Amino acid sequence: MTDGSNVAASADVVVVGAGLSGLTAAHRLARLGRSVVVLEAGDRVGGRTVNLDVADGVVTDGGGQWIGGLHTRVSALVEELGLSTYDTYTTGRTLYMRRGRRKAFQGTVPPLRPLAIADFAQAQYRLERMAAGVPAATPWTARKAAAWDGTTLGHWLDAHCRVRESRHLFTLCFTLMFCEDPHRVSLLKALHQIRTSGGIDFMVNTRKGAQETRITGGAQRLSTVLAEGLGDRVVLGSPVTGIEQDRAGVLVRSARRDVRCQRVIVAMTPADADRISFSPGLPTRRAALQRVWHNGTESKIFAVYDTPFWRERGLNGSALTDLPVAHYVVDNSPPDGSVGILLAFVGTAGSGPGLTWTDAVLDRPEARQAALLEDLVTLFGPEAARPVRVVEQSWVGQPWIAGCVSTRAPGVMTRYTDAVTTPVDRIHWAGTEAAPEFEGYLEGAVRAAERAVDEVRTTLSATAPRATGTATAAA
Ligand SMILES: Cc1cc2nc3c(=O)[nH]c(=O)nc-3n(C[C@H](O)[C@H](O)[C@H](O)COP(=O)(O)OP(=O)(O)OC[C@H]3O[C@@H](n4cnc5c(N)ncnc54)[C@H](O)[C@@H]3O)c2cc1C
Repeated sequence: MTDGSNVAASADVVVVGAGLSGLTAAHRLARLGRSVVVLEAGDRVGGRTVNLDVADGVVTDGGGQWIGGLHTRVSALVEELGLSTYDTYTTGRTLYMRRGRRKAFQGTVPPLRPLAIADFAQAQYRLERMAAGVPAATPWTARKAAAWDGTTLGHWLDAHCRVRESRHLFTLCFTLMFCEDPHRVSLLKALHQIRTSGGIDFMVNTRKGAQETRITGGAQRLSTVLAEGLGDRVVLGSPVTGIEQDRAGVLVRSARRDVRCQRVIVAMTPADADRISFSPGLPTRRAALQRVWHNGTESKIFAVYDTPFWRERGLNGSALTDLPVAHYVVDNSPPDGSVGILLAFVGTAGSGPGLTWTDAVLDRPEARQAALLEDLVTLFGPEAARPVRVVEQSWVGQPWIAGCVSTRAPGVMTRYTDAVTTPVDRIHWAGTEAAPEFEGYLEGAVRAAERAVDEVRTTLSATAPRATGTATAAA
């Protein structure tokens, strides 16, 4: 990786963004013999994956972390890069807490009242049935697309989950999936996500679900290993400010390097791409899409302990609750259990009945951390009050990343249709949001990269591969 001062260069393809998607695209292009330069705004690779050193070399995932059995492309990449996975810790019982009553249960079905279980199952059945009618590649053509895109998942749950407890649980599960209040997520988007991400059971479950395994050494390893392979073709600390197309090709302007190329892959959320100036300007549909794009607002907070003490009590560290801060908790300890780590998701998406946040909790780390520990004591006992450290990874207010995973407000899918993926002349779009399936997941980041590379390789196939070079007349 390089961080030299601004120079002019040339390559077949410039990839903008060194998250998992951009680096996978660059890796694949390099394997095809194409010259490639990756320009990254931040001072590290990995984007929405980040390894946090929480206890003297013990790493935990501050961003994306889980992969599941249907995530075949990212699993293939793990293998290709010589990395490995380990099972998410599930031995023991999960806690379920509602209205002050704490229960421990085994398996995947929380101990809801029978009426709530029936209500939950019926809502799940209806959602899955509706999702089956959403075309995976063109969701905006679904028979009821306009109606479904005119409302939100949250409002649908309010109207169709009759039992408050099942409504609460659904709202909680979907808040975690979209990292956003379901009342801000288009119903059409939710149905499309269900259709293209393996169904609700797969999406919410750990065993046989999307949360089954984690990457040894942390999910950011995928990106650091890819970047090591690419070497000085990855330029850090070099935000792309402009992409200028002319008849001969493209000039990508960035803080440290201006690069002339044949094709560009922009690998980030549309909201992030909106900071780049395009010449000629983007088609109206794409430009407007970037303007209205919204990423989820959840962040992560970790309580680190000397040991995973809850395991000795037959608990697996997971909890689903209506407590103020720790509404969803999981054991995020390293595979050897050398320290204990409890992870909770925090953010404004938590506001709503039973998930209320005060300004102090939102704005003051010490108040937030104290509130978290209070909840953890309620769940796991007095030992939870004595962490060796509390660590936070905020995804709100990052300089180059618009937030957690993406959602879609009502109206976006039907109005902007395929603008997320349609190339604009020599510009191709990657990033998990441009994935044909598993959007929002690590899997989606890899699939979107592979799709963009397929587009680029077809257009480049007529020209012979070039070596990356310093251009004499680049600008
Ligand atoms: C808290 C959290 C939990 C998650 N949990 C999971 C999970 O358990 N499982 C799962 O599968 N997925 C999960 N995800 C989602 C997963 O992390 C993402 O889908 C994936 O990392 C996205 O990768 P990407 O390359 O598409 O985008 P990003 O990682 O966002 O990469 C985009 C890159 O572009 C760079 N950039 C932005 N603007 C510019 C510019 N102007 N010039 C140059 N570079 C620029 C950014 O700095 C960034 O590095 C989670 C995400 C978060 C935040």
